[in-house]
Amino acid sequence: MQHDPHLAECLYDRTAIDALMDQQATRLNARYAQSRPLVLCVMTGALVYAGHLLPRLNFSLDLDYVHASRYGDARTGGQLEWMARPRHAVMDREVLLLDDILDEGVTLHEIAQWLKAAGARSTEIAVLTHKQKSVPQACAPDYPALKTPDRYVYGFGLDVDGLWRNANGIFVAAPT
Ligand SMILES: O=P(O)(O)OC[C@H]1O[C@H](OP(=O)(O)OP(=O)(O)O)[C@H](O)[C@@H]1O
Ligand SMILES: Nc1nc2[nH]cnc2c(=O)[nH]1
Repeated sequence: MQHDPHLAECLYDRTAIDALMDQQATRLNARYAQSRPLVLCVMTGALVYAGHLLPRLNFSLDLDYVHASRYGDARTGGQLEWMARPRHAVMDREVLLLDDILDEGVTLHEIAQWLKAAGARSTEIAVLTHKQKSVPQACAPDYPALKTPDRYVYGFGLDVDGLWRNANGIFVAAPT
């Protein structure tokens, strides 16, 4: 798919994203002021979001990542495939998961289940955007920044057909 920032339907430009991420960071700074959570970036989509969120956080933290995917370059999800587990031990840790989008919630639910089984003391979820669905989702974010309608979106780390993670805003993908 081609991306033209002047023609694509933009849901959030950078000004809007920055303002909503500031609010999200305020909530996270209050929550984690007294702890040192293990922050896990869910690769690949969360890369841009995490890169912009982390400098807004003013508490002590350990940073690591997990790599798991169930969409690949497609627009519908399948089985979650794990490519990398965290290198840090999670036993007895407070874990904060960072991801770009919570859609059906399967990805974050399965990662949270794995963390629980691995002994994490708590797991909370912060996402750049939470997709609004008419059907139940497998889990809910504790800290959403944006809300998006039930349409395939891209930009700011989210891909469309494997491309345009670098688009500077959140856009609606044109139908295939
Ligand atoms: O709530 P769900 O329906 O499970 O979808 C959300 C997941 O989908 C995307 O990952 P994807 O599998 O596309 O991998 P990516 O991070 O490499 O883009 C996104 O980064 C979330 O992790
Ligand atoms: N890029 C992208 N990835 C997703 N994963 C789940 N939903 C979406 C979406 O709308 N866009």
